[in-house]
Amino acid sequence: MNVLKTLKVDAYAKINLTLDILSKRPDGYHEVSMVMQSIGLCDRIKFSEEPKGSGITLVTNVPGLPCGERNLAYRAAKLMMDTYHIEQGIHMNLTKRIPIAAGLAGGSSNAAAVILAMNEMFCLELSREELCSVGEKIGSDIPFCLCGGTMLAEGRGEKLTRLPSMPQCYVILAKPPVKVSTAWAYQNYQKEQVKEHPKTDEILSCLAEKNLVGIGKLLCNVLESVTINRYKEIDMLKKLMLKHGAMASLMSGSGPTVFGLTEDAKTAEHIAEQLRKLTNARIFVTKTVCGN
Ligand SMILES: C[C@@](CO)(OP(=O)(O)O)[C@H](O)COP(=O)(O)OP(=O)(O)OC[C@H]1O[C@@H](n2ccc(N)nc2=O)[C@H](O)[C@@H]1O
Ligand SMILES: Nc1ncnc2c1ncn2[C@@H]1O[C@H](COP(=O)(O)OP(=O)(O)O)[C@@H](O)[C@H]1O
Repeated sequence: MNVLKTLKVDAYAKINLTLDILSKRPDGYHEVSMVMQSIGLCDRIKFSEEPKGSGITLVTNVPGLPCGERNLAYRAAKLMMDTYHIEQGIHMNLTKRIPIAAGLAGGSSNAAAVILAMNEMFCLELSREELCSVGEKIGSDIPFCLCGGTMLAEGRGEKLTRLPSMPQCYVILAKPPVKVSTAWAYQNYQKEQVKEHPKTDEILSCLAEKNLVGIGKLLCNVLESVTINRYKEIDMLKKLMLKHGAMASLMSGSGPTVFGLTEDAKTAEHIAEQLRKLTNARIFVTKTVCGN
């Protein structure tokens, strides 16, 4: 008798320590150079194998989040099934905690978790490169989410170089009540509006030296020039993070989430408490995590 398998996977969010845009590509994407870092805030997906021919089903705890082809987790499952001729069905129960359209790669991390889980569940034994080549067909951030940890991401985000792990620290997240579309942020990017570009070589040296203070000083994201211009509360959140004790603060990805870094739990909790009192942003306290 064949026993149908079940599996539980955590899908981690990311922050961008740096984000630089180098040029616009002929395919419409932008050539980027970003230092990315996984954090402990995660969604959870429970998978159950279903009998042959029963297809894909997905339920989530978020009313209004699409559960069909428009969901990145569903799309990843479909692409895995089609590419590797999987006949069994799969049911996914997605519990979201990562805020949506927040610059934290929540959807991408869900898709990556599905790809990894299906590789294991259906004993596909695919290499990391094969998994990444499936992932990058769905989204530029998915290869990073498949690996996690501290990475330099280039190309449109899919070309990865593993970096020395960032020294573990606390990460306070503040997500104001607005949603930002990644496509909108890239479309509205104008290089003339950028005051400062990341010093990527310098942050790589600080990572090698495990110099957290140095890393903090070099946080830089050119998409702030687009998103902060539209949502002024992002700048206010950055200032509040610093005022209440963060060693550094930045907007993650296309935003609107702002993160702050601290070395100790007490300061992180103090900042979170102040931000909950003073703003209407959703606040989380988490830590940096290593990759697979
Ligand atoms: C900005 C970043 C930074 O980590 O993250 P988020 O803010 O989305 O979390 C990423 O570059 C987002 O990656 P991802 O969310 O996977 O983007 P995709 O689905 O591939 O692309 C969404 C849209 O963004 C634009 N895009 C994306 C990546 C890129 N290098 N250049 C682009 O111009 C394209 O218009 C594309 O249609
Ligand atoms: N599993 C998923 N989780 C979150 N968002 C998803 C998912 N599937 C599709 N989406 C859609 O993807 C878009 C981007 O969401 P998300 O990945 O959370 O943000 P970001 O690209 O800013 O990191 C949203 O419009 C959302 O509706």
